[in-house]
Amino acid sequence: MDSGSTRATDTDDSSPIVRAEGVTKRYTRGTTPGFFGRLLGRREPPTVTALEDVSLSIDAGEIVAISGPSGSGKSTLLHHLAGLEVPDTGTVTIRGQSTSSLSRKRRTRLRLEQVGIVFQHFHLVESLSARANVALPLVELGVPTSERKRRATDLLERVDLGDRLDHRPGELSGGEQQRVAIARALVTDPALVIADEPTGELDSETGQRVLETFQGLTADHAVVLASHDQSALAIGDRRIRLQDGAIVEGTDTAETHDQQTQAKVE
Ligand SMILES: Nc1ncnc2c1ncn2[C@@H]1O[C@H](COP(=O)(O)OP(=O)(O)OP(=O)(O)O)[C@@H](O)[C@H]1O
Repeated sequence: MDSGSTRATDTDDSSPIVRAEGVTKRYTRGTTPGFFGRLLGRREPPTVTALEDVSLSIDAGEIVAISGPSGSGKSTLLHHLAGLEVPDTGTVTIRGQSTSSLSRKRRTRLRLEQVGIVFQHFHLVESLSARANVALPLVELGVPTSERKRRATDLLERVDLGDRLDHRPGELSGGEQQRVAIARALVTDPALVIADEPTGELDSETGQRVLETFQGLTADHAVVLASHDQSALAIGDRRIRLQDGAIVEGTDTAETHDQQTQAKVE
């Protein structure tokens, strides 16, 4: 057995898939002056607060859509929920495991096992076929070749690309490339799917088709997507709006969401 595995089979299934509590993240713009720089009176570079005390809890089967103006912190929040970055203060727990408490190696493992990510710019490997691209996360998890091929083929068939298995990304349209990226995000059967502006590179008709594919495939997963595109945001069960790194609209916890839904029903 792999003692480094973070597979959370022993976690409570009723707990949220991902939870952010009081997450704050600041970035420094530019370089911090060294000793001589300070002697010469060079100033400390300005800091940007990308996230400010953000709390959010997402359950299995929920699609949460995040909107907000450019620079409001959407990508930063997604990176934290995916375990790509860790907060300065506050915590992010993925299936009960705090990302800040793990070594980089175990955090990578947690991400590989529990999170699938779809980026705006597809991020496919140009030299690999569609099937090899989809199978990549399974290589990193040590899944045997025949199983990798089977799962990648199955996923590509589910996104209607069963006849494009051996095509390289450059031989596929933008919509097809994004469907390959969606298949790759789902090949490990992750608990959480993160999508950052998934239709940003696509025309509206292609984007709509990609969204339908995405929605059909992610029904059993917790999904967080960020977008400027209203049709992408419309697939959310719950909407959250960020402004200057803080949640200004929408529910910040699943419980509040439940209470609001309850209130609407009453
Ligand atoms: N690595 C970084 N170093 C310095 N500043 C950063 C870094 N990443 C993000 N920021 C800053 O943090 C703030 C939030 O950025 P973020 O990319 O999360 O916004 P966004 O809402 O996703 O924007 P967009 O809609 O344009 O993609 C911005 O002011 C940005 O310049």
